[in-house]
Amino acid sequence: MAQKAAIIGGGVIGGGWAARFLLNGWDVAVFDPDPQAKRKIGEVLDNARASLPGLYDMPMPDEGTLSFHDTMAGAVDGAAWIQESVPERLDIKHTVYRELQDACDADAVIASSTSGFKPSELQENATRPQQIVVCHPFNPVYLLPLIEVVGTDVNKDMIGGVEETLRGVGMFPLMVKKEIDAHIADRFLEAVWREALWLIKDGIATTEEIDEAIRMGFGLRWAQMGLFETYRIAGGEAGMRHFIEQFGPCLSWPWTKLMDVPELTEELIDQIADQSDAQSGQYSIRDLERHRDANLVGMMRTLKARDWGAGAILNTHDKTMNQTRVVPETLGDIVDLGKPVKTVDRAVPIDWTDYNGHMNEARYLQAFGDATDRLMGIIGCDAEYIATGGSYFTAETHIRHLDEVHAGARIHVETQVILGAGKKMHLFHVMYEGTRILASGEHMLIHVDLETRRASDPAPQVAEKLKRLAAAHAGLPRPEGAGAAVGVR
Ligand SMILES: NC(=O)C1=CN([C@@H]2O[C@H](COP(=O)(O)OP(=O)(O)OC[C@H]3O[C@@H](n4cnc5c(N)ncnc54)[C@H](O)[C@@H]3O)[C@@H](O)[C@H]2O)C=CC1
Ligand SMILES: C[N+](C)(C)CC(=O)CC(=O)[O-]
Repeated sequence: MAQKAAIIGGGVIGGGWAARFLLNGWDVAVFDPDPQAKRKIGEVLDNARASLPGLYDMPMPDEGTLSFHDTMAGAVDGAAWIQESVPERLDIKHTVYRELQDACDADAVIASSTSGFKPSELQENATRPQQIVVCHPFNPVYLLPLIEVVGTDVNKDMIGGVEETLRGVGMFPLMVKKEIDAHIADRFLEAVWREALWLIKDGIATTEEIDEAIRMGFGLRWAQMGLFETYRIAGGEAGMRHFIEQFGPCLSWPWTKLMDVPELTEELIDQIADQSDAQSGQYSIRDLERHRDANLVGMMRTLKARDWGAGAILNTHDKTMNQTRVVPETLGDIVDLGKPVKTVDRAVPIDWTDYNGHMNEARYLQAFGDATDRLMGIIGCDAEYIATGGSYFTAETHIRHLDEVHAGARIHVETQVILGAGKKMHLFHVMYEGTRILASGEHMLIHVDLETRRASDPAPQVAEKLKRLAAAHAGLPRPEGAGAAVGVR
């Protein structure tokens, strides 16, 4: 049975949490007095469904059930995890904890999204302070893995379980050892924010110029190496020590405003809001969210391919989503050899879509290429075999694009072996969304000797498996479209 998360406060952050849990297979129950909450969460979910599943190369679990409740008690009933994301005011949070602790399971985790309050402040006067822990996320919660976890002495025992749950929904829990106002990341962001406000107030830069300064340069560096690894490189061969010796002294020069806080006068607020409207007013917030999500998915998938930073977290989460559940790894995993083999089961990543708003033609080949790789693995032509000097090369491909498919959709490929004898392997892939046929891919592959780069017979153990599969598929009807060529009907 799916686990249940209660979302108390379904605004910007609560909506993101709802999507994170729901798309990772949890049932989600929302309580928010805002009459618009259902619509707003629905829109966040649409964005999440189009972006999150495509971060992974495995299908995500089936979505849990989403429900909305008129009372907090209704939402927290049976919930193992309660995520509080109400406005950043201590009095509101205390009132909410009192009400929900009267109704919730005494073992449930009450996690607060607070950006700034310390857990000891949240726990003051609580019925069971040990239930309350800070789990500070980053927007968009459904895509960004970072989550700052801060507890106190009274709930040391529960922290391990909190970490495990968060990893289970694909997050990267940063376990903050000492409670401080605004935890780690927001301390840092506040410093950057303060400097930006000064640059605007002093008429040095506009909101747009500040954003360009970040996104054309150091923002790109930060996304993949952070601050210290980046500056270690900037120290040259002498590394961090040299970097500090060279640039440390400038901290006491007038390069920063340090702790001075600009007064947030009406004039400054107007200036910032007007500049921001001039910079980005042509987009709605939902448009901006979609651009942000597509950019993040693209960047994170690049990091994933390099198993680096946030990408490594995605790879770890991929491994926990059991691929053998849906796609066989060996011939022995196939239940019925006489049927086409499922060789791909995944979601369409948002960066696989194009200006026509659907999956780009090149990605059909990518998915069919993945299907061929899987079939090669099934017949024993895996990394270990390839390292011994044999492999298959694709000699000819014919793809038919039969229907369109969109970001986030779950697709699968079924593969029929039309011929598997000697040096030749003739495959016919069909791509589906559910039962809807999207495309077919027909491929002729030749076994090669990787040293001579010439056609060669496969090793007996590969030849034998391929022959078995081909014989089992010989009883299947010839697939519709097999042997077709591009032509005028
Ligand atoms: N917006 C951001 O960038 C981030 C915010 N946070 C934290 O998340 C929390 C929520 O912030 P946002 O989502 O930005 O605020 P928001 O204003 O978008 O959402 C707050 C939601 O709480 C609801 N609410 C108000 N009183 C409530 C109550 N008594 N019970 C249930 N729901 C109630 C409101 O109707 C609203 O939908 C804050 O603690 C904030 O510090 C954390 C990370 C990032
Ligand atoms: C502005 N903020 C302090 C609420 C931001 C955060 O807490 C985290 C984020 O998403 O940047």
